[in-house]
Amino acid sequence: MTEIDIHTFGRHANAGHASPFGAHVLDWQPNSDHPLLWLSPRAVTDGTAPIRGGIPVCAPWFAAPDQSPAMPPPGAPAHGLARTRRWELEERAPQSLTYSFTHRRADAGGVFPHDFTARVVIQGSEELTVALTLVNDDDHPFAVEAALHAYLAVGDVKDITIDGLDGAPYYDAAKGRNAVQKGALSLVGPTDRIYVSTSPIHVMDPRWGRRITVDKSGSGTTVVWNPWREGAARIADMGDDDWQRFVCVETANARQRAITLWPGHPRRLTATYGVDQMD
Ligand SMILES: O=P(O)(O)OC[C@H]1O[C@H](O)[C@H](O)[C@@H](O)[C@@H]1O
Repeated sequence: MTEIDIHTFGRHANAGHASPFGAHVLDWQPNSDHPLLWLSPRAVTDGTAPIRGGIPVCAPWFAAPDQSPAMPPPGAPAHGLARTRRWELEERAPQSLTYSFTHRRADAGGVFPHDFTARVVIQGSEELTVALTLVNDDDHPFAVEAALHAYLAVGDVKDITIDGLDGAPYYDAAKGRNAVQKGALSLVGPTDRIYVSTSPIHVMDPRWGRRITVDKSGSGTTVVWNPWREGAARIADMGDDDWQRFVCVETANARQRAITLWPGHPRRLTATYGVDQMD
């Protein structure tokens, strides 16, 4: 298999790479000793599987298809069809890349029975911004889910705390129950939570002495995921110890915050990632 195409974007000190395979940000360098994103050393980069790490784009459904309000057909792949699509490079500027694709139900063998266009704009300067726009090209409204599934690089996931979710209700998929966040979030085991929240979050990383801020718009849920040791052992494209090196903070419209996409009313989901040193 041939390797996927890769494009650079951003200024010298804050450069990054992205691929039209999935409109996927692979890496981006903030003003910090460490990269913003974790990319698996075992990531498959020949276009035969989703890329593990960076920022996968999940659309038009999220996670397992059988639980999605977007109602993809049984047997559809997890996290939608966007992350394994070859997108068009629509525009290339020194600091930004724009990718898009159109989905037509007639061409897609029934995998998602509605027509839409997806566009991703990636911009790197002092911060990294990723914006996903979904456009209904059909003649009827339909439900979609979406997520910018960022793998944020951390010194050690066991040491971090996540601020900004205090008081947010969440569905705990690892434990199969609903709960409400109290205070800052520390991860102590397999974590897979869909928070109903529109707030920015901060990942406090004492080991690397830095704070990552994820600000967002057009997003009603924030997903926090880490498979921990036991989950990582079942993931082929992740090394045994790699789970300690990232936390996924996903800017999403998932499950109860799925959106209805109306003809003539594009919806945009934006995440901005910034890094500063901790006091
Ligand atoms: O392994 P993947 O298909 O990339 O999914 C990785 C993870 O993504 C999200 O965070 C979901 O909430 C998890 O349930 C899922 O395990």
